Parts: sequence; C-alpha cells; structure tokens
Amino acid sequence: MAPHAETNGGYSPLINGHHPGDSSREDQFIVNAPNVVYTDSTIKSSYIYHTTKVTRGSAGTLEAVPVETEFDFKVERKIPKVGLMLVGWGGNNGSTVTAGILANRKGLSWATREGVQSANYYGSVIMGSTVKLGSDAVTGDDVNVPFHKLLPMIHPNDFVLGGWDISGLNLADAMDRAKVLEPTLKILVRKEMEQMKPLPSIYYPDFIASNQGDRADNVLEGTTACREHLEKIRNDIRDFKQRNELDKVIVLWTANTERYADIITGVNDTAENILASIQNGHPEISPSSVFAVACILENVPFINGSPQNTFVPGVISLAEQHKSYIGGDDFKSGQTKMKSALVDFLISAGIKLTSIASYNHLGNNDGKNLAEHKQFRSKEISKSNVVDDMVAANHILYDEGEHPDHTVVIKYMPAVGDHKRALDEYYGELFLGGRQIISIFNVCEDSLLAAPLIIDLALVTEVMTRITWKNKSDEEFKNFHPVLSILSFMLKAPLTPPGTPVVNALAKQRNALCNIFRACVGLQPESDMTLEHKLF
Ligand SMILES: NC(=O)c1ccc[n+]([C@@H]2O[C@H](COP(=O)([O-])OP(=O)(O)OC[C@H]3O[C@@H](n4cnc5c(N)ncnc54)[C@H](O)[C@@H]3O)[C@@H](O)[C@H]2O)c1
Ligand SMILES: O=P([O-])([O-])O[C@@H]1[C@@H](O)[C@H](O)[C@@H](O)[C@H](O)[C@@H]1O
Repeated sequence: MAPHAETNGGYSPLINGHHPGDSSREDQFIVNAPNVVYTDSTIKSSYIYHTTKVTRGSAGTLEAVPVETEFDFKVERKIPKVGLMLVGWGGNNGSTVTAGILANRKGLSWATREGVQSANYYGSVIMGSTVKLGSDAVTGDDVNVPFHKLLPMIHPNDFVLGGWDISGLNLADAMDRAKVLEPTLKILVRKEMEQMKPLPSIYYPDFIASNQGDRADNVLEGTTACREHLEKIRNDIRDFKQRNELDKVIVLWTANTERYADIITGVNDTAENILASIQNGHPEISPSSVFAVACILENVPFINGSPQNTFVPGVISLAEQHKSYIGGDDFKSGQTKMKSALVDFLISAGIKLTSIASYNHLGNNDGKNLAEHKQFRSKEISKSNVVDDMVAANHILYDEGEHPDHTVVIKYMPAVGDHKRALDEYYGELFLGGRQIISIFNVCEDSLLAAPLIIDLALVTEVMTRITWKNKSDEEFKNFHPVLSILSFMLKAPLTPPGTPVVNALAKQRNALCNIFRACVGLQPESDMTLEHKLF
C-alpha cells in the first residue's frame, strides 16, 4: 500500500528517493498509515493520546479510568538556516562546542597518543543514540534508527555560530585557555576560530564571582540592567541574523553561573514589572535575565545552561505573553546525569536510598567561579533537587516528607583543570536490614560532556519551533507551551510550565522526548511489552 500523501495532487513523500530536506537515505523511514500524511512541506499526524485518570473512592480505594484524547500534530519539513548564539562563547564549553562542530563539518581526524581520532558527536543523545522504531516484519528483530532521524532536523554541522563574552579573546585563544582539546585537533581548526570574536557583553559584577573580574575586558558600559543593554542585545541578534541570512536564531546561555536573583514584588514578579525594572536600571535584574528578555522580545528561543534563576516569574510571564520559547536550567552533564539514572534504578528496584554524598573537584574557570559561595549555592540547588520526584513516587520506602540525606560539595582545584573528579557514595537499606554502599569515582571531562548537550538543546529547541498541535476538533494549530520542558533530559533542574510537575528520572525524560517525536509521525510509544515474544 503506497504511503499516504496529501489528497490534493497526491504528493509522494519521496522525491528522487529522498525526503525533501533530508540529506541521506540511510535509516530514513516513512510511516505508512491512514493517520499520517506527508506533503513536500509538512508531516501531519492524527494521534490518540492514552492516559489514565485516577480518582480516590470514599473508602480510599482508587479508580483508574483510561482516557483517550485525539490530537493532530504538524511538522514543517523545511530545514531552516539556523544561527546559534552562545552567551559565554569564549568559555570552556563555548570554545569546545565550536571546535567540535568545525571538526565534524570538515570531517577531521587527528593524531593522539592512542592513534588517529576522528570527529564525532558522542555524548549527544540526538546525534549519538538510537531509538527503537519497531520490529522487523520478517525476523521480528528490533529495528533501531538514529534519534536524529525521527523528525526532519537540522544537522549540527550547519549551525552558524556566534555569541557574546565579557572576555575578548578570539575563539582560538579561548580554546587554548580552556585546555580541553588535543593540540593536534586545535591546529586544524585554529585558523577559522581565530576569526571568531565574541561580541562585547553586559557585565554586572555582583552576579558572578569577584574572581572573574580579570577576564572582563570585552564589556558594555554600565554595571546594572538598562534599556541600552536590552536594545544592544536585541540589535546584536537582528544583525547576526541579517548578516548571515538566517531563517532563525537560537540563543543559549553557557556563561558563568550567576547568584540567584531575589524575587521582588514590583520588580521582577510580572512581565510588565521586569520590563520597567530594566528600563529603570534596577540592580536586581541579572545579565542572564536581560538576555532572556531580549530574546523573548525578538521571539528567539533562549535556553539557560546554568543553574541560576534566570527565569524569574516576570521572565516566564513575558515568554508566555510573547509565545516565545525558553528552557533550562543547568546542563546535566556528568555527576548529576549519573545520579538521575542511579537513583531511579535503586528506588524503582525497591532499595531504600538513605544517603547520597556527591563531592567533586575541578580546576576550570567554572570551578573558579563556583569557589564563591553565592555562585556555588546556585549549583548546589540544581544538583540537589534532582532526586525529589523519584523519592516522592515511592511511598512504600519513604513516608510523606521523608528524604535521603543528600550533600553536594564542589571544590576548586586548579591543577585538574577541566578533568573534574566526581566521587559519589550511595547508601541504602536492603532486605531484612541489609545495607548497600555504592561508591563511584568518575572523571568527567566537563566540557566534552557539556558541549554535546549544547548541541542537543539547540537541535530539540529548533525542531520544536516547527511543530504545532491542535485538538482534533479545533481549527487552528498552536505552539507548545513557551516553557520547553521537553528539554529536561539535558538539564539538571528542568524548567516546566508553571504548576506542572518536574520529572528528573532520566529514563522518563528520554522516553518523553522520543515519544513526543514519535507522536509527530503518528506512532504510539514503544511499550517494550514485546507481547509477540511472550504469548504462548
Ligand atoms: N560540564 C560542564 O561544563 C557544565 C555542566 C553544567 C553546567 N555548566 C555551566 O555552564 C556554564 C559554562 O561552563 P564553562 O565550563 O564553559 O565555564 P567557563 O567559565 O569556561 O565559561 C563561561 C564564559 O562566560 C563568560 N561570561 C561570564 N559572564 C558573562 C556575561 N554576562 N556575558 C557573556 N559572557 C559571560 C566568561 O568570560 C567565560 O568565558 C557555567 O555556568 C557552568 O556552571 C557547565
Ligand atoms: O553536571 P554535573 O557533573 O552533575 O555537575 C557539574 C558539577 O559537578 C561541576 O562542579 C560544575 O562545575 C559543572 O558546571 C557541572 O554542573
């Protein structure tokens, strides 16, 4: 049966054997079903969303009622030309992700002590992992496809890179300062990166560690928020888009961790108030919030890779008013990613975790900035809350309000540079009073773990700008909620639409991302029941 296509003109989804907008046929698939329609410009799917509503009876019994909701999804298939502007471009993560994209774009290989290394996107869930599409119709074996192939997505090699930094080093010198990459790789990308110079940025010393002052030589005048700063950043974005002939821009914060901003009624609690506070130069408006507001006013997605509360209530309200995407907080790169998987495994296996000790030391500039208490506190919060949902989900092991002991320690040890040492101990109760002690020593190459997350955050954010939905009975397609909680797999402290639950369990986060993409091509979630292999 031929793949379903739009009845007007009977477009074939395959043009010369290729999907429009896709560069290769490998792992390319189409869904051949009455609820999925391909045209040159869109994929439209009708999707039945299955949930279960539970009500509590008077005697405390629970009643579970299956619910089916019919949605339509539409994906624009045209792959746009996308600019990725990094705030903190000259940092370890910014310079590393830039070199990585150049290395992949050029197909580079370089000599290392262990032999020849070729560019790759390992550590990126979108570029480096697969998802089960279904089962082979003949053999019954799983058929797995690259995550990147689930929907028409931009290739990271095609990002046009730019950004800002309070440090004026060009990206080649910044790459040297970062001490992350092999000299044999750096020399292959140096010439191009020398031409990359961060735009001057806003610098409000009170928000980052005082030890960052010595690199702040590329800053705009003024040390508190003001209209001029807001307009300059907006103009930078427009100029970057126009000069590079871009279809869209995404801005991502990978600058230093800021201290938390106080939430002050009349200052940053509403959209109107935060706009007024910026105009009036209120000292409690952080650089990251000014960047977020600038992006919202330009309808450019803004993603926060750091732990501070950039998204104060006024920023979230403004994003909702402008229907402009925001997401955050804090890349989930190493120690916490491990934690969000291990805690999920232990608790869902019925083991009662009673204490988690997470220590790490590192010697990069991020660690230097975190050496001051206010900046560390931002990180301590994002690293500590990651177990809350998994604990709350198990009332057999934990009484209401009961929680494992949990401590987070970060020490700055310059000698180890970017090669962060993470030491964790997980302590728990077993059957009949037994005890379990899991001790982990994990050397995280911090920037080599975070850089692929920058790519994933940008890829998922970009495709979300091309996905719309409607209830079956509605006329108009709509965007998702401006707070992109779908990004949670890449983030320690996922920002969710106000009043909605936070999910930190890593497997649930990945399943949500995969299954929303599957729904966009009319496929139900992969249940892993494999009944076909279990029924007698
Ligand atoms: N594994 C990881 O590396 C990891 C994981 C999670 C979160 N993070 C967060 O990502 C951020 C960047 O990490 P990094 O290792 O690249 O740090 P880094 O210190 O090397 O880079 C930060 C860059 O931001 C610049 N900067 C500071 N304030 C700025 C401003 N107002 N405007 C523009 N630029 C500004 C600094 O000059 C620096 O170049 C940090 O907040 C860190 O906590 C990193
Ligand atoms: O992602 P993760 O490895 O749990 O957490 C990391 C911390 O352990 C590290 O101290 C900090 O410098 C990084 O920014 C990152 O936040």
